[in-house]
Amino acid sequence: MGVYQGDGYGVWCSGQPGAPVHALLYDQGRGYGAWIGAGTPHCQCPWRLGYHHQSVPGCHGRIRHHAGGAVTDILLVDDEQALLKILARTLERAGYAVACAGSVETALAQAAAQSFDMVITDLKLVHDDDGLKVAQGVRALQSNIGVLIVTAYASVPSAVEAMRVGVDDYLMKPVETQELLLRISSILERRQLKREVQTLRSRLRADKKTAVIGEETGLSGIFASLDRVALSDLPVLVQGESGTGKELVARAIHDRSNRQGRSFIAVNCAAMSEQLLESELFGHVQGAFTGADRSRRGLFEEAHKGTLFLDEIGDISPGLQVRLLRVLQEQEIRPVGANVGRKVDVRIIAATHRDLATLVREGVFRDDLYFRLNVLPLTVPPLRNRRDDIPELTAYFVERYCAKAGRPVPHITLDALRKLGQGQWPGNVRELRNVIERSLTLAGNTEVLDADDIRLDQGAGDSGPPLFSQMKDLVSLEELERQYLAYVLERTQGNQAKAAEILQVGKNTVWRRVRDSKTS
Ligand SMILES: Nc1ncnc2c1ncn2[C@@H]1O[C@H](COP(=O)(O)OP(=O)(O)OP(=O)(O)O)[C@@H](O)[C@H]1O
Repeated sequence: MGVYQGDGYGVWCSGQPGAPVHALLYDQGRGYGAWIGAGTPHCQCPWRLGYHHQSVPGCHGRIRHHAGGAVTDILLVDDEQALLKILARTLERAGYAVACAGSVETALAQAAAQSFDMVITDLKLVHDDDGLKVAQGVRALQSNIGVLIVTAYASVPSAVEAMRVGVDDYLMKPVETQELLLRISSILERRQLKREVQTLRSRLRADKKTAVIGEETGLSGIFASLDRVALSDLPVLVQGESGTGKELVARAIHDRSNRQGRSFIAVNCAAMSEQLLESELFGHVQGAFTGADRSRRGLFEEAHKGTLFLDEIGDISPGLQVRLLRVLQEQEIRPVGANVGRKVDVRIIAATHRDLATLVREGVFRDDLYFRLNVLPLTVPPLRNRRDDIPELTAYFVERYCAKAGRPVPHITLDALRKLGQGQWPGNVRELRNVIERSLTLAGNTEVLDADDIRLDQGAGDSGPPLFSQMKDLVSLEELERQYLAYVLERTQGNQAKAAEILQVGKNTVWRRVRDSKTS
């Protein structure tokens, strides 16, 4: 008896290598299984060399036996059972592992439960354009999947529509075997190249430490002009709602500029008092004010030859606005208490979630500083206006979280993505990241992240536990800890070991807190 695991399926086999077997196909993600009878033709034990696979009628999965190497998985969708069988056999003989589906729903359920390299679908199932629905659905689930549409109708939908839903190629019925195999291998080859490009790109991104998701989609408007912006040395003003990624865009500009390799220093202008911010930015000389017992270099000097990112620029005081204007005009700073200025070569990227033009009209922000800063304006759109980025951002945050936590990356279902895609995201990408991290924490070591596991903030349309923004009364940290521990214990059915794992504290700590809360 042995176990073979792959793609979330486990196959229990009995018998000797090479001999016909009893097998139990068990889908770990969904927690169901089906017995496959003894002596099923072609079904051999996994330790035998070579690939043997078989579609299992009536079961959302299939046995796949192999020893080493990668099998190419194809999902075949057609409502004509006879044709489905013939095509499946043809592809299996050519060495592909095939799973079959007879409807849009079954196809999407299969694609949600398992990853495929390619889907081949008939265009007309129940409705004329069902094939396009399959194409669109599987692409949403598995962005790298190849899509081939087979159709008996001359009325192929327009190429534009097909491109939109991500179809790679068309084939007219009757299907000719050689032609079919040729198209499949050319699609797979193209997909493989795309994957390699993506891998190289993400490696490059990782090297630069600035992964910006949506460069080619939701943020393409910004990124189209980013290289030009990066190569000039003029100030940049990045506007956009909180959490949209303004700092990330600023870093991307720095990374693409000639200053790359020099310091990128970010300062949140709203987080400090006027006096502190002034001394942080410009530095001070010894004795400049009470407590200044030593001279200190400011961030402008620290960022010499590099980039200074001034976040929340709309919040700086009128006095600091004047000083900043002078730096922009003269490229010179004067530390607090100093008599002479010092030359600095710093590129300024400023950002704000407020509408600076309105602040200028209201007389809160100096117009001369506004015009100096607003030479190269960029606006980062809110997440709700670029929902197409949500699946990729989700995958990125899931992978990042799991890599950090040393956990396997779960499969994200179409329903989960749909739920995320429907949120309003007032906190933008930061809120999405928090939701993903919270959902993964609460879901534990799961192989599948489904819609029920997605814990949206209440503002984003969920009925989950009240979060900070919904709290009527603010409570102490101790009280918050107590409530959260109680909530985690409730979710883990009182399992203290599991709760400790989620909270990343020792089991004794959980035990002690539970004991203390009972006695207090
Ligand atoms: N396009 C993106 N790709 C990957 N991560 C992103 C993207 N946009 C934002 N993030 C992540 O979301 C979080 C918030 O982004 P960031 O701090 O850049 O937003 P911001 O607009 O500067 O926010 P604030 O106005 O509150 O300062 C960060 O963790 C950032 O890495």
